[in-house]
Amino acid sequence: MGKRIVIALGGNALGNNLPEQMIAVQQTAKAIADLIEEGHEVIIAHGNGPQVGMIQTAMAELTRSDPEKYIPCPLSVCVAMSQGYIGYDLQNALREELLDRGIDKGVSTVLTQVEVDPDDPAFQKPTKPIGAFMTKEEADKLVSERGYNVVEDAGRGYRRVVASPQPQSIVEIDTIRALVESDHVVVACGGGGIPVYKTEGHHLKGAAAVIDKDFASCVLAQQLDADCLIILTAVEKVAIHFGKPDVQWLSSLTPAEARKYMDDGEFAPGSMLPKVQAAVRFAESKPGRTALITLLEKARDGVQGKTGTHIQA
Ligand SMILES: Nc1ncnc2c1ncn2[C@@H]1O[C@H](COP(=O)(O)OP(=O)(O)O)[C@@H](O)[C@H]1O
Ligand SMILES: NC(=O)OP(=O)(O)O
Repeated sequence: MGKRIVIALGGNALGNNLPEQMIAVQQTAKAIADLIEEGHEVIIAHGNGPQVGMIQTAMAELTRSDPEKYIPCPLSVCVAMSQGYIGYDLQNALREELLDRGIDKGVSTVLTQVEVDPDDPAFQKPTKPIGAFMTKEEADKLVSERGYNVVEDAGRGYRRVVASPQPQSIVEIDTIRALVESDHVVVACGGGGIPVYKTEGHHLKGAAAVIDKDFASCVLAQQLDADCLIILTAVEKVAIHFGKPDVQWLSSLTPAEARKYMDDGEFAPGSMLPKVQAAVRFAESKPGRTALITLLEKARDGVQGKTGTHIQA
């Protein structure tokens, strides 16, 4: 029977630049279309770390080139821009792939705002890596010249980090639900959603942050009462002793096991840790809900229980 599935797409689904993205989304569309073809309702969220960093750098350069002409672009607007151009490529690739398979469905992107708490302590402690990887020398230069925060990202190089508050609720959830219930395929909560918080009246103010897409996808899946949250990334399974000779790939995880491994530091912060945390959060939110972490190309096999790491309470 068809399930309602929220998919969180990782960096490998999108590539690192515009030409790479055009190619990557074609493979991504095939993986998603496989699930739609099997009768599942699919809602797609995606990351934006490299893309929002690139946009922010470009906008900052523009301002630096002529501060009187170009005013600084808030990070929330950079997130909105990233949702727009990633959604544009994703919805077109998926529309084309579905039509090639004889499936005529509406595919659209909803520019999605996600409410955060302006007092979230995450605003005081930037943790979310964005933009391209840098050498230590490049990172040190950014810290001294621009005052950016920079961290070493899971052994892969240095990256700028920004605040990443927890997502609370999705502003456009009724619109997304209406589209899903009319049998449309929706791309939503791109880049974790545009972070906003309520001020006076009905005004929503953009926050200088990038929400983690795995956490936002978890909220999206809960608010849509999805059966399954699938986090598609660059590994087929979650591992313990990752990167070590005694690596052990896990086919299933209970929330209790996941917590123990988290306490043991098995999952790298900023990469696998938020995925496991989001998966546990979703699996525990209602009986019967399951989460799956697997490779993009293995999405269908994963849903059929043939591979991936399945997280179930
Ligand atoms: N315990 C672990 N098990 C599996 N992968 C891990 C683990 N710890 C860190 N990783 C790394 O996390 C990566 C996924 O995180 P990341 O690349 O940030 O995700 P995204 O797909 O969302 O862009 C994997 O490709 C792998 O290199
Ligand atoms: N917003 C977000 O979580 O992006 P990445 O998945 O690219 O880190």
